[in-house]
Parts: sequence; structure tokens; C-alpha cells
Amino acid sequence: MSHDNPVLVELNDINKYYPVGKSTLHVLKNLNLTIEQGEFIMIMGKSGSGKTTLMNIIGFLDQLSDGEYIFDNKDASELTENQKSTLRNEYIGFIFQQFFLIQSLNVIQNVELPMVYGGKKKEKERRQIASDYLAMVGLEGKEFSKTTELSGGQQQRVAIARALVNDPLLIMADEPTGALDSETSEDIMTILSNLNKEGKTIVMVTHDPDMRKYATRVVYMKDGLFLTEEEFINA
Ligand SMILES: Nc1ncnc2c1ncn2[C@@H]1O[C@H](COP(=O)(O)OP(=O)(O)OP(=O)(O)O)[C@@H](O)[C@H]1O
Repeated sequence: MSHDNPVLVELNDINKYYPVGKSTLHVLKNLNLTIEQGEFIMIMGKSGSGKTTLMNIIGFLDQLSDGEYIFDNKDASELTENQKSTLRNEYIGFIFQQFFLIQSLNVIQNVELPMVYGGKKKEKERRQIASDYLAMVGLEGKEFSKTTELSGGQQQRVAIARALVNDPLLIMADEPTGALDSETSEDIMTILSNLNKEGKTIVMVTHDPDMRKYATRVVYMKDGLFLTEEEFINA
């Protein structure tokens, strides 16, 4: 891996504990991870290994218990909740297995939403940007459809467009193809892979080894620890 690119994410010795009854569950164990701009990181591991917890910490959806998190040269521990939600909206685009589209809004309104929250762009500009991204993911003509009228693959395309409209530094994708058939999964992965080739940094969680071919780097997890590929195969 080259070290020419700026570092976007730096996790130093982070731990995450969850209280479970009277005891605590140690979910992430002294993890160190550096992500440079332009990488496509695939976090692989079985159910319960801690992938989603790690993603949630990187995406400012959850707090670490201890350790240091530097995002885009900003120390997360020094950010207020308001600063974190602004950062989440402006710098990070989220894609989830279950799409999480808002059914009471049509397709283009869903895609506009992160710009509405951002409050910086006028309605006409928002509409134009949203429609450009919808065209980019192959959904031209579906702008005013209900989200419930779309196939799973189309819904995930809407979610990808929504994740992109604020031109985020980082795309976080948690099992983005988990609810899709294999052909549709490949279409979605081709979109993500092309975004990465154009320079977007992507972190994706999966338990599907076939997805590794899209990554520039694979991170293996088991029981809250990072393993080498060899350790992972033998585990
Ligand atoms: N809020 C919580 N409170 C208590 N335990 C939790 C909480 N969230 C997750 N855990 C536990 O932390 C561990 C890691 O969970 P996590 O969801 O990060 O794993 P995962 O690798 O993403 O699994 P999956 O592939 O099933 O989503 C699991 O043992 C889980 O039960």
C-alpha cells in the first residue's frame, strides 16, 4: 500500500465495551486502523465479530469506550454532539443492508434529504444535484416514483445516490448487498467499485468472501480482534 495519500481515519488502541447485566462485554479489543483517502476497505468477519460496532464508531454513530479516534485530522473526543452530527451529514455517506429509505417521500426527496439537513443549498440546486446522482446510479425517470414501487436493487441505488449528494469524504456501507440477489449485488458492487476508482474512500462490512475482489484492502475480524488473512483462514 502506498503512503502518498492523506490519512482520513486513524484509530489508536480503541476499545469498546457494552454493559450486559452486571458484567461487560469486550467487543473491540485494542484495535489500530489507519485508512487513507482513496482506499476501499472491506471489513470481513463472522456474525458477532464486531464489524458493525467498528463501523458505527468510524461513522460517529457510536462512541468508543477508550482509545483515540482521529477523523480528517480532528480528534473525535474534542467534538460536541452537534459537531459530530454535522460531520456525519457532510463528510460521511451511509449505505445499509435495509436501505432505510423514507416511504412517505418519493425517490428524489429521499436523495435530497442530506442536503436539506445541511441547509446550505437552495431547493432548485438540491433538485438538480439529486437528479444528477440519480442518473449516475441509473435511475433516470424514477425521480417521482414511490420508494415502495422499486426493486431492492433500485432502492439500494437510491440509497447510494443519497449517500453521495453531499460529496462525502467517506462512504460507509454495512452489508450493502445483504438483502439482494447475486446479480443485483454485482450491479451495486460495480457502482461502489467505480466510485472508488474515481477516488471515493469506502469502508464496507461483509461476511461474503466473494466481495474481497472489489477491495483495495481486506481487514479480517474475529471476536473483536484484527487477524491476518492466514490467521483468519485457520481460525
Ligand atoms: N448495544 C449493544 N449492547 C450489548 N451488546 C452489543 C450491543 N451491540 C452489539 N453487541 C454485541 O457486540 C458483539 C459484536 O456485535 P456486532 O454487531 O458489532 O457484530 P457484527 O460482526 O457486525 O455481526 P453481524 O454480522 O451479525 O452484524 C456481539 O456479541 C453483539 O451481541
